[in-house]
Amino acid sequence: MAVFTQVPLKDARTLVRRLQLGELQALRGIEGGIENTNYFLTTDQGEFVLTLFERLTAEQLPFYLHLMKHLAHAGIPVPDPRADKHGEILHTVCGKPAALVNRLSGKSELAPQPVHCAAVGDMLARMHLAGRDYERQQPNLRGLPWWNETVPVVLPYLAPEQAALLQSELSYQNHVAASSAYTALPRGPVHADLFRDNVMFDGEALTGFFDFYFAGVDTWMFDLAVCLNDWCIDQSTGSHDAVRAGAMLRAYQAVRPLTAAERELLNAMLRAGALRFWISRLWDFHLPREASLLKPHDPTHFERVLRQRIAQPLAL
Ligand SMILES: Nc1ncnc2c1ncn2[C@@H]1O[C@H](COP(=O)(O)OP(=O)(O)O)[C@@H](O)[C@H]1O
Ligand SMILES: N[C@@H](CCOP(=O)(O)O)C(=O)O
Repeated sequence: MAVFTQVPLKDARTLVRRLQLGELQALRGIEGGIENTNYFLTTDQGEFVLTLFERLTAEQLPFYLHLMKHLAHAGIPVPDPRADKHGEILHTVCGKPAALVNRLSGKSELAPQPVHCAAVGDMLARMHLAGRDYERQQPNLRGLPWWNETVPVVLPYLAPEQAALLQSELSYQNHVAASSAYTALPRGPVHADLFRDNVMFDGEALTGFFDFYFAGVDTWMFDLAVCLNDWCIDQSTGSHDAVRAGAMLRAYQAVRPLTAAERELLNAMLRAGALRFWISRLWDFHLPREASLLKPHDPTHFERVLRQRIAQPLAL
């Protein structure tokens, strides 16, 4: 369970009253998640999720929370942050920045079939289009500048051949980012962490995207690549699953066809997506934070995915 901060009942009760959500009935720490403290919170008006932000600052958070509100109002199924009577959606609980959102129905589909991948591709494209008129700007804070800063921090923990791969891939990604094809990629607000555990399904019906706290302005192709790298691979080997990937790509393109530059850089972005999560998992694994019970994700998984993407490039 990722509960970094224990929230006393009285603090939760105060927030619920301030947001005029009735009377607090239950508060339960949530298992899963590695970034923030999350609780399911029940009142006589419904079920909510209380998040205390452990790393993100009050300056960074309005981008995510207003993006969720913007997308929810555009009809994309995402949690809608609750405001107080002044319209404020960023709150403070136990001295930490906090948000309260509606609890999505459904559950994560951890063994997705093509139909689930198609649903994610379809909604991802709709979300990208719905984000076009979102006016706030914040870069993807886990983008290339962060990779360049963090790779030297994790290198000392790696075996020589891992260190060599990490450095050469970083250098390749710096090269890609300087290319004219990369400059031509369409961009906007992206989720940037839309893994299987950040989407809810009721059977085959997608009921929501959540956990927008790695979102930022980046290329749409990077977002799609992050999804392909998680939803459309064999989890044990990291190898590409052509049927699931085909379903996701077709559904995405039925809403928003890819541009020539996006098709050209598909594999480079798949490598970028694998590199991003290899670096963050190495960082979390070797430089962990205090938490009451925390299961770090396995960094070697994304090392395998990256090796697969280099050895067997995907072309459209
Ligand atoms: N709006 C929501 N509706 C339903 N469940 C949620 C919602 N937000 C979070 N959860 C639950 O909490 C878990 C952890 O949340 P997550 O946002 O992934 O945490 P973290 O930001 O720490 O990675 C999720 O796997 C999910 O079960
Ligand atoms: N999806 C990332 C880690 C972020 O955790 P999440 O629970 O917020 O998705 C990974 O798998 O490394």
